[in-house]
Amino acid sequence: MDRIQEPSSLSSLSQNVQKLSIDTDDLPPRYIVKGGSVGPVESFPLAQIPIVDLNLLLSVSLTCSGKEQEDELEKLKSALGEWGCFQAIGHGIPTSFLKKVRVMAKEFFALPTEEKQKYARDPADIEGYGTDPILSDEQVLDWSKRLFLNLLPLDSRKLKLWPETPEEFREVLDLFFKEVKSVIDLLQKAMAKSLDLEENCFSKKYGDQAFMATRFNHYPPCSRPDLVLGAKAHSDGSGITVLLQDEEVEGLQVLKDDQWFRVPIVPDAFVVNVGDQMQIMSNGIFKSPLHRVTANSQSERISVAVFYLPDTRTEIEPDEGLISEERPQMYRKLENYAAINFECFQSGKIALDTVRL
Ligand SMILES: O=C(O)CCC(=O)C(=O)O
Ligand SMILES: [Fe+2]
Repeated sequence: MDRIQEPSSLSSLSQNVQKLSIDTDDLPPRYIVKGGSVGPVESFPLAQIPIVDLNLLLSVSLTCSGKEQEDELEKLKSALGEWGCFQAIGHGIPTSFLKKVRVMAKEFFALPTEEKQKYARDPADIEGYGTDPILSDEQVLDWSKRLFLNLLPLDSRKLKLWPETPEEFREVLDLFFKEVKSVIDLLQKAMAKSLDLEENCFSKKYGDQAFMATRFNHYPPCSRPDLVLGAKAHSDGSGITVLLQDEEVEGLQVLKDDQWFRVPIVPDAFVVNVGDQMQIMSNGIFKSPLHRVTANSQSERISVAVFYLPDTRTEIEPDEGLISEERPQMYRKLENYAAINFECFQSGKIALDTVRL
């Protein structure tokens, strides 16, 4: 990912923030959300996000008829157009392995701070353990710590930031990466098929050096969950995001029709969401949803997000098969959306709006 130019005075601030205890009763003002209370978490309705069975998406077999496949592709298409996300089941990754990933993440975040600091994010970089980069004095901080690691291209991996404790971390992460990559490959094809496009039309747009990264999120309990957010409202700048939610503690919310909805926990499902770059490539048919994470007064929460992005040197644009008189081209051709997104974040603009025609 791109280097981040964090002003030097702010880099010391981010170091200080890493040292703050963020589970005390006196809430540091930097974490309090603007515009008042988030509201009681239970007051938000549950999202009826479609559950899509990946087994049914591509292969017609003895157990899956052509009609079932068509219906599942239609469900995928409408989920991505209406919600911008869905719950993916039937991915074939064993429950025991997903448990291992979650336990390993929990064990890492439970390590003493000095141990975790061995993998600390360099102030000028996004990778590593700590807070998100702090870019201005006005930035409201998220009630979370995260470990961000590059996965692809292979030579972008900084192994010195890959934890050595728990002992199996590196090996399990590498296996998890391979599993999630296969899920993403399948999803790219299914998304294209659901729009009557050639199966590889999206995957081709990612170029030879597609970028993949993971973000382990840890949200400690907070005594005032009504005043903070675990992750403030954002859309992902990725092409596609695959998220392994905590298996017990809810927190993710998604915005639809100006209303926040709680994303339910579906055992073993991945929450898959469209990122901004897929919204562009699909000419706005698939929506990159705004989402956020609320805090919890009782329990910590863990999630593991995997982001898949086009090569920064590859130009992306809406697929020509999705441009018509009724649906004119909505976004311009561009490259390195990550850089555009980052600049917009700094100046308070919405990146997708700046590339709209
Ligand atoms: O923790 C979650 O459920 C969502 C995390 C997220 O949105 C992200 O890492 O981009
Ligand atoms: Fe996100």
